[in-house]
Amino acid sequence: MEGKTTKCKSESEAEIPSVPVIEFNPQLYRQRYQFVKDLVDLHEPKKVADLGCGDASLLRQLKIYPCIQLLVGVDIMDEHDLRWNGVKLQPFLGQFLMPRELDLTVILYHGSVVERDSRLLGFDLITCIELIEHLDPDDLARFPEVVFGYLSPSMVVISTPNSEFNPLFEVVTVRDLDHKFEWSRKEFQSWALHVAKTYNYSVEFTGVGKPPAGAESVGFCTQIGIFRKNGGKAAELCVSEQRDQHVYKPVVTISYPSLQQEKYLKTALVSEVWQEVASLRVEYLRGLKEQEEGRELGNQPDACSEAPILWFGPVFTEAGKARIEASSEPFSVKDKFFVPLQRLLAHPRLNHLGASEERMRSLIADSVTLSSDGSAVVTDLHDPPDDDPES
Ligand SMILES: C[S@@+](CC[C@H](N)C(=O)[O-])C[C@H]1O[C@@H](n2cnc3c(N)ncnc32)[C@H](O)[C@@H]1O
Ligand SMILES: [Mg+2]
Repeated sequence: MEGKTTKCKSESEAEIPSVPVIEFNPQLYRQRYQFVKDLVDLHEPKKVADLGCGDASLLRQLKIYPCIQLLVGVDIMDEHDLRWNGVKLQPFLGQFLMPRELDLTVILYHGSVVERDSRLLGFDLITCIELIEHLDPDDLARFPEVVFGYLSPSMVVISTPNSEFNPLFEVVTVRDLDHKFEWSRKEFQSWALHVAKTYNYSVEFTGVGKPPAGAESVGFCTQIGIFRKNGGKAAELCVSEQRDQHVYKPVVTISYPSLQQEKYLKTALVSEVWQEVASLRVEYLRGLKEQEEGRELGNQPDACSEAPILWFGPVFTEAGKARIEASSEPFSVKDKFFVPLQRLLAHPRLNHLGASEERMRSLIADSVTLSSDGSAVVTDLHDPPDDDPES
């Protein structure tokens, strides 16, 4: 994490002395993103907005967090470029095959962070990474009232360059030509403390990009303020007119596949059911074979054995049938293999999908064969059907 001074090779090393450059490992922008990700890990926010989201790199890293259900980016850049950045936010193929547990909507808005838009009310976390130094004095003056006063999220993270670090860079006076200012720690902290006091937040200062050994007094290369709303909760929509203040233009809206959506839950359930039935069938046939071999050798199976093999075929009666159906272990009747839904639901991967027996039955009913009372999946004991992935 620490900045390192290294010698930069010049084109003709013999004539021009090499110059020291600061290198960060990981790179500074990665450290800033990591800082936000650590906060997300810790606080598990549901609604997160990144103001001045740029190329959406941070959003792309945040979209994998299971706790986040609404992820919003806002930027004033060229609208076409912003729309294009949305491509990086599309779900991967794997996210359709193994959907998230909770819904996630990702939205990119085109607009300025100093405009009020009610769709950003009630957020748990708002990040402003390397944004404020790009605001001109008028916009900087409006920014706290919009973000802290109006949007009033539970937490705000603001990062900005620490100008005290700049002398460690070769030639740098400002780090980016678009920067309207770069603040010392004292300047940032007095601005932040004033904002926090005005809007009833507390603020804690830290940073990323440690200075190299010997230069510790300049502080972090990127300074960061973490603002927490006193009283905790994000602003509720209490004034009805606030709801309709839609100023930003949505340019990208993506809904992620999740197990909260019936079609994905159904696909996941059916696929897990097929896999589990297939593996139980193999296990069952192996058990039968061992029992048969034991009989041939005159050995009876050990009554105390824990093997969950039920072999009711030859001794099948009505009472036996009732007992079998009450059992949660797989069983066979003639050449049919039955796996009770209860048994399937006991499997960790199916259990994890969180469906009740009733829901599972209705979701899988048109993809598998169920027993007449609907309590078990039925398949051929010896010859799985063609659409069985095992066949
Ligand atoms: C240095 S970039 C930071 C991008 C991103 N946060 C990151 O850390 O990678 C600053 C971004 O703020 C955006 N920006 C500047 N003024 C803005 C405003 N008034 N409203 C929204 N976005 C703004 C710029 O378009 C740019 O994408
Ligand atoms: Mg900047």
